[in-house]
Amino acid sequence: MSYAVKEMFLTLQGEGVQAGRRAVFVRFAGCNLWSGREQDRASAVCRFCDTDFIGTDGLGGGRFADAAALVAAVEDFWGAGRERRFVVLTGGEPMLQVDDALVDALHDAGFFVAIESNGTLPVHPRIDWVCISPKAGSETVQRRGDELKLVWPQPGSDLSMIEGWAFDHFLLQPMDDARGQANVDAAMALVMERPRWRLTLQTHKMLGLR
Ligand SMILES: C[S@@+](CC[C@H](N)C(=O)[O-])C[C@H]1O[C@@H](n2cnc3c(N)ncnc32)[C@H](O)[C@@H]1O
Ligand SMILES: Nc1nc2[nH]cc(C(=O)O)c2c(=O)[nH]1
Ligand code: SF4
Ligand SMILES: [Mg+2]
Repeated sequence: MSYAVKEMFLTLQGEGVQAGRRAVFVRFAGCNLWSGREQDRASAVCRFCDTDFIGTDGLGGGRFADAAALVAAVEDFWGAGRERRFVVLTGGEPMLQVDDALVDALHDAGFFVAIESNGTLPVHPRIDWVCISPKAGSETVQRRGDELKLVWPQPGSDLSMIEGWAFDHFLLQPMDDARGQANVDAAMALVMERPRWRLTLQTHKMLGLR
């Protein structure tokens, strides 16, 4: 299968339990919860997205003919050295494109493979680190994984139901929108009320990283 990738870059993982790790990000094009066009945002299932995932025109993006070609590009971004190779598959919605061939080829190249997914599609079973970020108004079918990262506030989220799912970590990420600090305050207040949850911040935005 070929893969449509919006952009690829070497950075630090900015979010969640793996924050601070050197990582190659692969941002797949396309999502099943929003077209990515501003004129469709108000009518989309997911309306707060902070990411441009349309097309393949970003830095390091393109159409990759097969898994070998995509993994070769990931290896180029990582550079020399095989220690602690870490790749994050994101998007858009990566599970629209991630398949056996890609996961196996990344493993063969020595990568620990993480994914950022909205959870509306089953995540590939051999991925090493599963981060699910449920969206109110969609059905989350992937109810187990390493971390659950809920963007907050998100009216319509059923916290008690989510707390019953099989994740090792439950994280609240303040929504990045015009409300700014009010969303951080709301997330902190919820953590104080429900200690199962912990706060995660988008540190790459503070640091000026991609
Ligand atoms: C752009 S999404 C791509 C992966 C996947 N489609 C998903 O939603 O999980 C990457 C992460 O950014 C989060 N995110 C998107 N927009 C955000 C915003 N405005 N503020 C905070 N987090 C946001 C998502 O919830 C997800 O955890
Ligand atoms: N540095 C950095 N960390 C991230 N963690 C999750 C991201 C994403 O967009 O999926 C992201 C991103 O876009 N950049
Ligand atoms: S599901 Fe993820 S990529 Fe899709 S619109 Fe929402 S935040 Fe953006
Ligand atoms: Mg991002």
